[in-house]
Amino acid sequence: MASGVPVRIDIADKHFGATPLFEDLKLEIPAGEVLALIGPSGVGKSTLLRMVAGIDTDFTGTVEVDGKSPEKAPLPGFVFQDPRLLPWETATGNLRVVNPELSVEEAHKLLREMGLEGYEDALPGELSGGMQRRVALARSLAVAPGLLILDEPFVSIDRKLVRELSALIGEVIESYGPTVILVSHEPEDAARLADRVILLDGRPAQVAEDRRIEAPRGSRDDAAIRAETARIAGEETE
Ligand SMILES: Nc1ncnc2c1ncn2[C@@H]1O[C@H](COP(=O)(O)OP(=O)(O)OP(=O)(O)O)[C@@H](O)[C@H]1O
Repeated sequence: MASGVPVRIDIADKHFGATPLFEDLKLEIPAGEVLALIGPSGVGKSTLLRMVAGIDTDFTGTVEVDGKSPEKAPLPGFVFQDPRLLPWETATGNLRVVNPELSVEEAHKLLREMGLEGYEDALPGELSGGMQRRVALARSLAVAPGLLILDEPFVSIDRKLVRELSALIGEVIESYGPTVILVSHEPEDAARLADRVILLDGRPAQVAEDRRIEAPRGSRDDAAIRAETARIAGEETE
């Protein structure tokens, strides 16, 4: 697995029709940082993720992932709001679709790390919702990403499963060390996982807040997470 790569965002102009989404937006994300991107609905968080992933190239300015434009950089790992697995491929097959060079053994190892031993040959329809999300997480790691993009990976699942998946993502971050951009509407996710929180606000969107979370990622106790959750929730509603 590649270790984290730096990301540099310098967007001169991004708009949809007459709506200016970003003008002169600059962000630097150092290698290995876990950045939580927060902000009101519609501010442009998902659009920014798509621009960083090279899916949306319709803008002026530059985005660099490890010094290259996103289209030329190695594929990032991307976890979407829903698992988006191919229903006709097994769990193993879904991993190998995004990286055909991944061996069956390597795919099985990733699935095992996500707690899916024994389900390697299961089709998505035979797996629970939580298991499908774990396959999607394994799939994001199948490209050995230097950059992992998480776009509301915990949306519309119950809180217990959120805890479980969030802990799993925390372990993935610790053991693989990718640079991470996380978008989540749950302040607690950022409070648990992130090193830094950026609040986007306004139209065009500006960086309204940019700060580090003081307690180091690995050593936050429940009280620190609760305090940080409250702080982030306050920033989001200001
Ligand atoms: N393909 C598109 N064509 C036109 N407008 C779009 C397109 N994609 C997004 N938009 C608009 O751009 C704005 C930003 O959308 P985006 O999904 O990036 O916001 P967001 O911050 O991720 O919102 P949410 O938190 O609700 O997911 C919204 O007003 C949305 O309607």
